[in-house]
Amino acid sequence: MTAPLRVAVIGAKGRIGSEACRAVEAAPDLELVATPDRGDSLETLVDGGAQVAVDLTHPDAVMANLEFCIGHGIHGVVGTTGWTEERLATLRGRLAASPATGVLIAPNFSIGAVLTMRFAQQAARFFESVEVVELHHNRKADAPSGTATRTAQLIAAAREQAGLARQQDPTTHALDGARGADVDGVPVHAVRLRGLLAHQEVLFGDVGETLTIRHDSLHHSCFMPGILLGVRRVVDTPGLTVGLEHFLDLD
Ligand SMILES: NC(=O)C1=CN([C@@H]2O[C@H](COP(=O)(O)OP(=O)(O)OC[C@H]3O[C@@H](n4cnc5c(N)ncnc54)[C@H](OP(=O)(O)O)[C@@H]3O)[C@@H](O)[C@H]2O)C=CC1
Ligand SMILES: O=C(O)C1=N[C@H](C(=O)O)C[C@H](O)C1
Repeated sequence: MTAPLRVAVIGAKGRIGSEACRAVEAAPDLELVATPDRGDSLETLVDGGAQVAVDLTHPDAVMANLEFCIGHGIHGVVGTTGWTEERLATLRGRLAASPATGVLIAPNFSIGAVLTMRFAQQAARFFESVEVVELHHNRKADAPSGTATRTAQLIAAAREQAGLARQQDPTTHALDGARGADVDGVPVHAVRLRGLLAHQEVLFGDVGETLTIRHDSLHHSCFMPGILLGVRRVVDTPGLTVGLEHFLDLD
């Protein structure tokens, strides 16, 4: 019988981290060996012989956590947000020095959100106008969400690939922020509301019609199958992978 894969969850006391600990513990092929949270030493990963670390912490913490993991040859499955091109380049540089190590960064682990991004990419070239609205609980650290940023980037890339010009915005009078954040030419609006969890609408418009793609995460459990898939696959996927879709057969 194959030995269980030894997994650590960093940010284990958090909203998603605590759920991820339960999911790892419930999986017969995985063993939860370390559960550090803020202030705890990451040496517990080494002591526990962790092979994979799931990071569900904070944009301010994730780079140092990954630096530690990659330095110790521990694969990473990252749900934490805050990724920029600069950060990704730094990470690629770190991974180049540890070529057997894999890191998956998944802006969203839920299948519905992954499909939303895919459908938005497909629709992008058929509509003149597009805007993204993301809605989250009021404890969320960052805005816009990692998912909304990634969605807008994918839409912009699909439009560019189809030879479409950036959409025009004739607004000349607006309060700061009224038109949202500009992500590669796509306006992204962020709502923070007690009672919500994680939701997103992608709105497309053209002559006489609109198309809305909406996804709702109703419970943290929706992220768990994606996290576990990432844990099982990352050990055989050296280098940097961005997006859970690379571990799913969507075509
Ligand atoms: N990709 C995806 O599908 C998903 C991604 N996320 C992302 O995951 C991240 C966490 O979200 P959420 O669980 O809601 O946030 P929480 O604030 O509930 O949890 C984060 C946890 O990490 C702890 N923490 C902070 N810094 C460190 C550190 N250096 N080392 C270890 N632990 C640390 C926090 O401690 P303290 O409270 O003391 O700060 C807290 O317990 C966010 O970036 C969020 O956007 C969330 C859901 C799904
Ligand atoms: O903080 C959250 O809750 C979530 N964060 C991720 C993001 O920023 O996209 C994923 C999901 O939206 C939940």
